[in-house]
Amino acid sequence: MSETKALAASEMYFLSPFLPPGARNPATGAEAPRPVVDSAKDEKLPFVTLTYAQSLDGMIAFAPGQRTTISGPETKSMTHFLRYQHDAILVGVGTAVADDPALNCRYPGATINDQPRPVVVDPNLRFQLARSQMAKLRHEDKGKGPWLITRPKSLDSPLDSNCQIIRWTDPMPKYTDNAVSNDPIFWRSILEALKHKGINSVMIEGGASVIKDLLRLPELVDSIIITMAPTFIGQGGVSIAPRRPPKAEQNVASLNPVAYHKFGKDMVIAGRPYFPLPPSMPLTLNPKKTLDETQEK
Ligand SMILES: NC(=O)C1=CN([C@@H]2O[C@H](COP(=O)(O)OP(=O)(O)OC[C@H]3O[C@@H](n4cnc5c(N)ncnc54)[C@H](OP(=O)(O)O)[C@@H]3O)[C@@H](O)[C@H]2O)C=CC1
Ligand SMILES: Nc1nc(O)c(N)c(N[C@@H]2O[C@H](COP(=O)(O)O)[C@@H](O)[C@H]2O)n1
Repeated sequence: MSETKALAASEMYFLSPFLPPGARNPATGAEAPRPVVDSAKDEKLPFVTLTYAQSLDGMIAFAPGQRTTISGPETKSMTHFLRYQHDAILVGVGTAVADDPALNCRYPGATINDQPRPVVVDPNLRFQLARSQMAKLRHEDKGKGPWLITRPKSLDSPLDSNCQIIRWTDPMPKYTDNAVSNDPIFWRSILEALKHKGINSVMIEGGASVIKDLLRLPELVDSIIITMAPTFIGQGGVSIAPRRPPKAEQNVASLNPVAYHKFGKDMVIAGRPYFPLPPSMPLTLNPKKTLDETQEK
């Protein structure tokens, strides 16, 4: 029996305003209706969907570095429908190491041509790519060869190209200089590099550090699709609550427009990020510790 099921028409209809341009019904090939609100998109950036599954107390894993099943089978099918609609799926290296995820599309009928490119943000090359499930699936023709996003070899590289993409067949570079090991790679650079490589849409699945960062970068995110599972993980779980600037009087982020749909026992919330704080507002956080990139502006 297949791991996932085709979505019902009502489920696809619910998701359609939040899908990348050109999204299709996998069964019929019919194009999804256009979004209600088109984002005024920077042409250098891909369409970005941020998506994850959380508990009612805002946790995405039972403990740091622990793979945890939160969503039910119906939302798993939704995740694979979403993977079908994107050119790439991106996770941080914390997730890659903890979960050894497949990051391929297992939607009914999906072929090798429908597979998204798995991408791991791995500044210090911690992920053992050769032994990974992603590499295995590539060998079996069940997924595309993963890419790693890391720092450029040269520390003299200009800030606007502060990342490098390594394909799974490339030899792994050996870094001798760790002077920048705690510096973030700017998200805009990561996304621009992906777009430059032909990625027009990317689904970002986590983990916690990545979600916390992106919830504070409205100008880079087009859609947010959150699965809420009816469970409480409790203290000690991995929270995705983004940091709030000191003395801020407004919420860090909201969704507007926003829509809701029940998938089995889970509730899915989909929306476009709406941020009361203007993106240019300086945030007084230590970027080295938070991976925040407001210094980029
Ligand atoms: N429920 C869900 O939907 C999901 C749950 N998860 C869970 O989340 C947990 C993992 O979260 P977490 O530990 O926060 O790890 P992440 O997957 O968020 O990876 C964080 C690491 O990725 C690197 N990184 C990410 N962004 C940048 C950047 N902009 N610049 C430079 N480096 C960057 C850093 O690596 P370095 O440390 O080398 O500097 C950083 O420490 C796991 O338990 C996993 O199961 C994950 C995805 C979805
Ligand atoms: N939708 C969803 N629900 C959960 O309960 C999860 N734990 C996750 N995690 C994400 O999915 C990745 C696993 O993907 P594969 O099934 O191995 O392809 C995992 O790494 C997280 O990104 N997602």
